[in-house]
Order: sequence, then C-alpha cells, then structure tokens
Amino acid sequence: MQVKIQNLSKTYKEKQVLQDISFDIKSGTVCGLLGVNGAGKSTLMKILFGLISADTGKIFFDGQEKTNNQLGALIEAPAIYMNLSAFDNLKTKALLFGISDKRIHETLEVIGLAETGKKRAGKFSLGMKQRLGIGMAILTEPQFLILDEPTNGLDPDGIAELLNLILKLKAKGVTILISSHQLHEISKVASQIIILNKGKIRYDHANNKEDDIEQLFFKIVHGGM
Ligand SMILES: Nc1ncnc2c1ncn2[C@@H]1O[C@H](COP(=O)(O)OP(=O)(O)OP(=O)(O)O)[C@@H](O)[C@H]1O
Repeated sequence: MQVKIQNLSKTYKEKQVLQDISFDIKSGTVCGLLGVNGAGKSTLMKILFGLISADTGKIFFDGQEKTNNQLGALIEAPAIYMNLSAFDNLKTKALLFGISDKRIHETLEVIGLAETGKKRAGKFSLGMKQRLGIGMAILTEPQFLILDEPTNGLDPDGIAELLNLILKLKAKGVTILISSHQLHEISKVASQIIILNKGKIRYDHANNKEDDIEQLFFKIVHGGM
C-alpha cells in the first residue's frame, strides 16, 4: 500500500507539535522515522493510524482518503493479556474479526512464537512481548504497519529478531513505518529515512547504506538544519 501524507499540522493547546508534514512512502517499503524525544513521531503515527485527528492535512492510502481496515499498529506498550498464552492473545482478536485458527498459527510462525505453547505472555521476554504485539497488529493482514519504537528496551538479540521480523513482513509486501532511537539498526532495514525535528521534516531521502546515519542525525538535530 502506498501512503501519501500531505501538509499535516497538529497543535496541542499553544504548542505546535507537527508543522506542515508531507512525505510519501512507496508500497512495500520500510520507512524509518527518526527524531529525538518530543520531536512529534508518536503524534504523527497516532494521526496516521486514526487514533487522533490532525488540525489540517490529508492522508491518502493507495490514493484513497479512507482505508478498509488495512492498517495495523503497535504504538506504545503492546496491548496484550499477560495471563494468556500467545495463541489465546491472538484468539481474543481473531474472535472479534472472524479470523481462523489457521491464520493464528501462521501469525505465530511469522512472529517466531509458534513453540511457546501454553506459556503465559507475562513470562515472555520483552522481545517476545513486542513480537506478540506485532502479531496482534498483523493478524488481520494489514497492508500498512505502523511501529512506534518497537526496539525500545530490547537487548541486541531482541533487536535482531525484531528487525528480522520486519524484513519478513516487508518480503510479504507490507509497507512499514517504524520509529526508533536505534539509528544504526533502523538504517539496516529502512529503504527511506525521515528525520523529524521540532515538528518539521528536516530530511527525507532514500537510505544510502553508505551514509553515516548517526552523524547525519546529530548534524540535523544539533546543527539546527
Ligand atoms: N496529548 C497531549 N497533550 C499535550 N501535549 C502533548 C500530547 N501528546 C504529546 N504532546 C507533546 O507533543 C510533543 C511531541 O510528542 P510526541 O510523543 O509526538 O513525540 P515523540 O517524537 O514521539 O517523542 P518520544 O520519542 O519521547 O516518544 C511533546 O512536546 C509532547 O509533550
């Protein structure tokens, strides 16, 4: 799914959090959204997912202003039941959407939790919980997936497993927007990099793996670009 964002702005009380944001994400690509705390990343993602509305601006999904529930998101902590297994967590959503057990098992395979059996999510590592959160988001096979800092707090193995999952979803044709503070890690999976600073887009380019993304980031954030 191709995503086009046009002139989005958002103000909370007196504070302008997003200022005239426009960018496109090509279908089936991973777009990395970078920015320091408070840059406006979560606000932008919440607007894209429809959790809050923008003051001005438009969003087009494959050229349409509305989607037919083709969006999935993991924003803030994953909404999972700690006393239920991975399967039963997915089942709670499957029941609401009329999704088969076959699809639940497929999803468990994709997120690498097929072998967790009756183990309760409360006993999972942080990385497993994050992957289960992504499982909840992709159960309905969304064409556009929004991931807000999914690597936060994960150890290197957890990050590697999560990035691997992102590449698997990309290979299935899902368009992904991912925000993160792990600049180097994100540049491994993203084909496009966007840097948001003080509510404005300061950088929007194809990810050239040769570029030193950390140096670029600090130049933009601290150099006032
Ligand atoms: N509901 C709200 N009411 C008032 N101000 C808000 C609200 N939500 C966010 N803000 C403010 O908007 C600005 C951007 O916040 P946002 O969470 O979008 O940034 P972020 O880039 O996601 O930061 P982080 O990396 O810390 O999650 C911050 O100054 C924040 O305090």
